[in-house]
Amino acid sequence: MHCVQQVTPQIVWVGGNDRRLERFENMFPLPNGVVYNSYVILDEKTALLDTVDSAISALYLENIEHVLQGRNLDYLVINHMEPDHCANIGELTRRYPDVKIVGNKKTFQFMEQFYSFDKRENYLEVKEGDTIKLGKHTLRFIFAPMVHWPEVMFTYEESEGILFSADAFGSFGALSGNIFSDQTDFDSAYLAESRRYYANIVGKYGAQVQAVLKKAAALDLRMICPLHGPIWRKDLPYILDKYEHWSKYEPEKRGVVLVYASMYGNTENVMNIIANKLAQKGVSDMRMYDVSKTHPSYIIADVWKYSHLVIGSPTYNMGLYYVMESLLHEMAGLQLQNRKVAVVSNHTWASMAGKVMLKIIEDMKNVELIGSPFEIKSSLKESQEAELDKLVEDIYTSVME
Ligand SMILES: Cc1cc2nc3c(=O)[nH]c(=O)nc-3n(C[C@H](O)[C@H](O)[C@H](O)COP(=O)(O)O)c2cc1C
Repeated sequence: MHCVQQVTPQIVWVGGNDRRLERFENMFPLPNGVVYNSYVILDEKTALLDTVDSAISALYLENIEHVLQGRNLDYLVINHMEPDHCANIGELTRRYPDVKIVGNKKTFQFMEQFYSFDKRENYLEVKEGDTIKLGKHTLRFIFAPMVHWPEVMFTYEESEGILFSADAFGSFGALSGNIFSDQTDFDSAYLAESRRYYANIVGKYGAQVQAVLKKAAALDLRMICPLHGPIWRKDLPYILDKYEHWSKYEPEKRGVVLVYASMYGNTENVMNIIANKLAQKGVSDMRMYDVSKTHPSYIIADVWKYSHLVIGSPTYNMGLYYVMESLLHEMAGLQLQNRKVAVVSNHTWASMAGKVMLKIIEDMKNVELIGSPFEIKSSLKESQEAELDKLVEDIYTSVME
């Protein structure tokens, strides 16, 4: 049976949850599932904003049929051509053969690359700022290239001030009936997953997010309807402020994330001692991760949140321990910036880990090394405590600045 909710008197949420999917993009764990949002506008004309993943097609098509109550579908707006939002375009064009598919030049290029249905006569190509009047509601198209993919656009509904924001303002995590963020305890239920989603999925495109945030600032914005996660109809400045920080690579909080690789526990021991010494000095809310244990997306989310990072790793096959190397390359690939980093390394016969870590962070924009890199040979000795204390003092001073 259908499962829908009213967003406003003439707009209905027709999306659905997937709690079975293990990993988003087959990469990022989904302990709480994911939601695919889609919205129907019922006016003199009807419009559907985006579709959903094939995993929930059956329910989705039932939802649309129920909401339209026998009416025709006039417009299908494609804000984002990623398959988790596009699996039903072909079926919808079969059910509503006259539907106008609204997209930009790239949307249609990608549509033809991904799918083989040929519906060119249904295309309605829009340009930045174009509008479509549905009756009381008017859709305006705002291009948001590379706010995930190059064809991405936002649709702004003028009469109710609603921004349909594609993957921006999205979150991992299914919805538990409460489709609005103000109906949830957002900070405990979704904030961490929103940050993890942002940092890992959109993180690389901070400049592009900044550009579209500037366009959004000129709008009378009363609601944000993303393709994943809860809808924002209250406290918009709260999530806009988070996006401001995340997209400028500005930490939300002064604090320390400690990340280590360790096979026999000796590098881990140094990291624990550093954390203990920092705690004794008064540094609170530290986070520590073993790269081999925690999925990188969680570590990256916390690195996005906090200002300081301590990385520690042994040398491995005349290079950096592979899992640490992969994590650091991922951070660099996501364009992490504006952080302070301390480096701890370990080797038994020929040192390389420290050099590789330094090289990777040296290439990151505005990432500053704290103190001197600290190196142990196999295990930490009492004779190195003064040197370690100096590094701890440097980290502490930097955090407290
Ligand atoms: C497969 C393998 C390759 C290693 N390669 C190197 C190396 O190239 N150079 C080196 O000095 N130590 C190398 N080591 C040794 C570790 O870096 C060293 O023992 C380190 O102290 C381990 O730190 P941990 O106690 O935190 O695991 C290697 C160890 C393993 C298991």
